Amino acid sequence: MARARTAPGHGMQPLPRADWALFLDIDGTLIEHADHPEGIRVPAHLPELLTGLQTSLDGAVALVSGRSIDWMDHRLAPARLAAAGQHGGEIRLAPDAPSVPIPVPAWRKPLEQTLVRELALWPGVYVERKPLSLAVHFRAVPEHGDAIMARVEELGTRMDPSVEFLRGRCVLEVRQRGFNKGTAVDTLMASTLFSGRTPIFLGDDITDEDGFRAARAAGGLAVAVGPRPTSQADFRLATPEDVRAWLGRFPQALERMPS
Ligand SMILES: O=P(O)(O)OC[C@H]1O[C@H](O[C@H]2O[C@H](CO)[C@@H](O)[C@H](O)[C@H]2O)[C@H](O)[C@@H](O)[C@@H]1O
Repeated sequence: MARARTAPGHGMQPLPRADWALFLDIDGTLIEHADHPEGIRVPAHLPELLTGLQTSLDGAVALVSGRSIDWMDHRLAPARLAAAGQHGGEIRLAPDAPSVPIPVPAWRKPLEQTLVRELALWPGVYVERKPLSLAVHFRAVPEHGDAIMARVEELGTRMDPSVEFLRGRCVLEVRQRGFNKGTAVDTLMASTLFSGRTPIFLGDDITDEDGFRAARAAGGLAVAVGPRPTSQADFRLATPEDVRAWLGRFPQALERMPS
């Protein structure tokens, strides 16, 4: 089993296996955080690294992010992968398959308008508009985070009980209930490209816990990135740079494996 090959707490990294399926969070995992959602710097070699992983794992590599799939395709081009965007609200089962989104939630537009109006009272807060969800960022004013999140939760719940909130790092994700990174992993694992493989989920934030749970429930591993405490990590990598370095060794390591 994959779990027996790790040494939790000893900083040892498991040897990659040809039957792995990789599920990769983006912000804080593949790419370093920035002050603003559009301020991140995509490392020049990242698209090639992702494409190399796809080749080594027969395509079984998926991006699983709060970002939209459209965003991934633009910012990581020419890499194009299987993907789950907006916390499982949209899924693409294979690189050449269409993205399948949930219907746009009825609350999405009116809640955006309410939040933009309401949050004008808090300079430094940014409401990110995504096609199926919203994200309220307060990285510039973390001291007001609790008050901001409480107010957004109050307004959203009042508008529609199907709104779900997820408290991340300096962000409140506002999304449709019933979808998360765990449901995304389950859906991808049931598809042709991923089925029968061992899922390995890499993530840094609380929003990744559902993905960790789903990967481990399917006999796989949770790889925590950064310092955030979690009870689910099978092993830990300190930074996105360490993640890229580890993943970058996969193609050669897998080539050397006896088949
Ligand atoms: O699931 P992820 O790939 O980790 O995406 C989660 C959210 O990431 C982005 O926000 C976060 O990263 C920004 C850039 O580093 C940062 O400025 C912000 O404070 C973080 O919350 C993205 O903007 C969201 O849409 C994603 O849901």
